Amino acid sequence: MSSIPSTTATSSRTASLLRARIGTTKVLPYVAKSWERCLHRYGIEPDADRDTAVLGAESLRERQQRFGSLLDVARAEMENLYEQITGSGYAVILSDADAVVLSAITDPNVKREFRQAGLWLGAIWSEDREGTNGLGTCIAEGGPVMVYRDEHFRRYNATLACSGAPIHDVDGSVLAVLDASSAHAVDARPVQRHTMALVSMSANLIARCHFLDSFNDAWVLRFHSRAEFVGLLHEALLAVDEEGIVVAANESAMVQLGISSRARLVGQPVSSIFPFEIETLRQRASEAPGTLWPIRDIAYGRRFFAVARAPAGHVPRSVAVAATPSQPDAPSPPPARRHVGSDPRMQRNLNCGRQLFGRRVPLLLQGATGTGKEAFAKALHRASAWAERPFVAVNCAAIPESLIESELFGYTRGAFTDAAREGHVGKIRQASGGTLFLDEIGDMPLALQTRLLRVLEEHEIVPLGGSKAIPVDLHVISATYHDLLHMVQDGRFREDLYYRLNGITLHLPPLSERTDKRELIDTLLREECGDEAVPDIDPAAMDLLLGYAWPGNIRQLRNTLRTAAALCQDQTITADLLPPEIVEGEHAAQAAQETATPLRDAERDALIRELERMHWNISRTAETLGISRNTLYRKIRKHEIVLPD
Ligand SMILES: Nc1ncnc2c1ncn2[C@@H]1O[C@H](COP(=O)(O)OP(=O)(O)OP(=O)(O)O)[C@@H](O)[C@H]1O
Repeated sequence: MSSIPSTTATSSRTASLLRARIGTTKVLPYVAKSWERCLHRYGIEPDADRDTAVLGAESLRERQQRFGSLLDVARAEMENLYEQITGSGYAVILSDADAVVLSAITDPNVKREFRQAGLWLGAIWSEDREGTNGLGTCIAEGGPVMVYRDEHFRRYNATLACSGAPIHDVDGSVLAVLDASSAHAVDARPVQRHTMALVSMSANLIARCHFLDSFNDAWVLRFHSRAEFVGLLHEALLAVDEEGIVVAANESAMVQLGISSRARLVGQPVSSIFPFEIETLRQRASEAPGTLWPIRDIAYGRRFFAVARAPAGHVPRSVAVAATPSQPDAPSPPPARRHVGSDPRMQRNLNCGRQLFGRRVPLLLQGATGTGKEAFAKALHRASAWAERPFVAVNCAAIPESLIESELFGYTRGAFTDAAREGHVGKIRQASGGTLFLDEIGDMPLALQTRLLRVLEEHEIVPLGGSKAIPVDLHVISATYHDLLHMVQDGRFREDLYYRLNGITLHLPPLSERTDKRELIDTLLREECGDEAVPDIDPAAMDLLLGYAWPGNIRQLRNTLRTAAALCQDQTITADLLPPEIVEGEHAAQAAQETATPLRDAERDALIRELERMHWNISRTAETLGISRNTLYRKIRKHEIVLPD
């Protein structure tokens, strides 16, 4: 990258002012240090005009390629971060260790401002060129930095507010920087601090994925002093080779063990840190890969909880015993990609979800009704190493509160008066070894949240009426349309359970924002027609389908295509076979807004009428209305309709 000029001093008036401010209590120490570097080491001029250097397309591509699949992981996490700070005029930026911008997501409303501020793919934001800034100074300091407005050395950057956090490589060096910047900073510092915390968390998550991926072929000990943190963001990681020597340690491992130098861990036998040999690690990874194991370090005897991960390709003994023998002629499972569509956001979700879920990180899927949360969870299950084991879905909104406990946890013979004679295993035990999909987790009653948390922490379950704990091995995906964090803040959802379930949140886009609508229409129509001939869709009808807002998302699209295919006579779906709200489009939606109250009443009446007609059977009513059971339950709650006992 650029060589640092050996100039010593800059002489402008602004430079003198900055010099005078260095050392005053108003300037943060890392900002002062950076100004010193700018003034004395790089000799750059604060008042100079912008002259941002930008790499050519070929050099940029080379740098992006060096990141390989890590760029996909980072991109998915950037989307996630962007969702959390969206609406505040931010850009989320990823640079490499030379401060070259490799990837960026920018608020479309302020794209122009960011371009004027020099945010281009390939732009070089190193400190020796651009002065104090979120990317370059983060690299120079090797730690997170917040650079707010006139803390930027160059005057032309003084409208920016940047929060940059390093993504550490496996040897502790800075591999990349993740940054959230606002072009015209109006947010006060405390808001910036919140943004900084989010950026640091995301950077940590990317580094953790990178570590686990880099040591795919090693034994990995994952531990933390708090059992609930194992498998999550701040867990400590030690990669150990076949001889039992530690080959890498992440930042958290050093923090947890209270060691400031990596050299005291890397190259040492694991038996000098914990009182066991590599053979124990092998045994734990083979026989109980998901079970937490209490360990103590040799130096101070502090207690930690650990799980061991075997190298890729190693078949855990428990799975080897349980798996059904493979059938030589069985077709290989279809790639997960086909089940989620080709929309780039969904593909990024899939890449990130597969990597993390494959490493037992619990996932939280956030998306509106019908966006395909369950379908996506199934695709991840199919792509996992435990695809042969059960996928068990539990809809927390659809089961009456009084039944959730027994449905989930099961019960023993005679646990209560009308308990089935042979008892009931419960969904959690059914899912053991496979995937447990907790749909509408936000609707789980608080008391049961506590029980669920205990199961997830202790990896065992006591059925209703039972006294013996039964071990379970769970991989959990939860889904919600609620803002769970908001529910945590309101005290309606347990914070510890939220963090337990949310190794990472993946946002499923609404159908209207997906770029693969045509492909989805084609897939759904084929699925709906089964063995029968698939009709064509005429151009006018296709335009309507592509242009409609789809509030019920993919489920509504499926229902629409099913009806149209059933009605069509001459193998062509035409506009007159589509429902009026799709044909009338915007006008209908507008009219709906204007008559919100009468419409709401009409919806309530129609719901009650349909429920009565179906004798209050929720599944059948949902089916005739063409909506999911969840949506029906939500509507019932919205309209305060009381269900008969
Ligand atoms: N990629 C896809 N290709 C084809 N069909 C899909 C795809 N994703 C979802 N679907 C279909 O869309 C419908 C709704 O999907 P799903 O039940 O997974 O949504 P959801 O978000 O879990 O809904 P809810 O929140 O209401 O439970 C289903 O019929 C499913 O088969």
